[in-house]
Amino acid sequence: MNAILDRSISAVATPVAFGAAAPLAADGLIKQYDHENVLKGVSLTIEPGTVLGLIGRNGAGKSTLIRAMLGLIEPDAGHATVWGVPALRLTDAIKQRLGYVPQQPEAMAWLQVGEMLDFIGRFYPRWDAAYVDATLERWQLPRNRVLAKLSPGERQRVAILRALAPRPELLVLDEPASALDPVGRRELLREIASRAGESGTTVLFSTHIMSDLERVASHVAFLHAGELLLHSELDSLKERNLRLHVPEAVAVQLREDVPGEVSRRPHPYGGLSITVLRGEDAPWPDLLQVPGVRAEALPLEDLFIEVSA
Ligand SMILES: Nc1ncnc2c1ncn2[C@@H]1O[C@H](COP(=O)(O)OP(=O)(O)OP(=O)(O)O)[C@@H](O)[C@H]1O
Repeated sequence: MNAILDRSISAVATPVAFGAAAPLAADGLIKQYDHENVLKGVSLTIEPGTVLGLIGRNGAGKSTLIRAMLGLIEPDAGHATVWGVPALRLTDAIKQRLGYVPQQPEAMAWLQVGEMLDFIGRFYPRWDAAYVDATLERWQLPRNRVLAKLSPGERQRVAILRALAPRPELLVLDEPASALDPVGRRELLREIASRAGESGTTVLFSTHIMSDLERVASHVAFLHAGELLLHSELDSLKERNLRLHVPEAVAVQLREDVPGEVSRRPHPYGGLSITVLRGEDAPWPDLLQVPGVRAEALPLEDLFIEVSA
């Protein structure tokens, strides 16, 4: 849990029923910095029990979106809710069920690891002290080490532990693996998958690493220059896209867009390659049946490049 969220928790939790409201939802979020729209009207709903991987290039607006969805910054327009409650007015009961790992672990760097965790733990009735002890030992993080003296990867591990220890029902991680070594990354992904699988934790995590996303995400959202270009179940997205290689003789007759066409590029030796993303229940375009047209599955990374072209 992030210090900004921790600090404002004042009471011991009272169990509340959150009803059917989505754990996280954004509606038409716009955020400007220096007169530039960093978020251009983003709407996104994260259903309970899903693991959503938020992907996008540097500067796409991922951190801004996450922070706006958690009420850590105020949008210029639109609004965000956490279990139906306006993100800018979260109650203690909601904060206690929410774990957040910021991109830059911050605050309380003068404290020792153990001091900080014990302090934070007091705000969370479901704080799992045994899990904290076991994880610190497994990660060989001494309790008496001052946070400021940890390596970036070690600080990221402590931030992750701090977010996981309250056994949150909603876990939001902003590029949690950026400073972790491959072993640490794998361990984190396993932990995310097991939290989602065993406890039904809803997870939102941003990443640049496609293989991480494919390993644990049930859903994917692709943010590009402040716009949400795709939001889909991961398996469905993989099954719904194709790259069609169209020979020149066929290409010259193609005057209109193919249904679901995302991009069209000329082949260096004539003909076209057309990327198609069909709708959830839509059939493949007839073009697929035309003799000479060849189809290949597209790695997701390539699909994102085509969608943002
Ligand atoms: N507090 C701020 N003041 C001014 N500009 C900001 C601020 N926060 C973010 N920005 C700008 O908004 C844009 C989006 O930043 P953001 O950190 O949300 O992107 P990101 O997708 O998380 O990037 P990365 O993958 O590099 O972490 C960037 O151009 C950034 O410079």
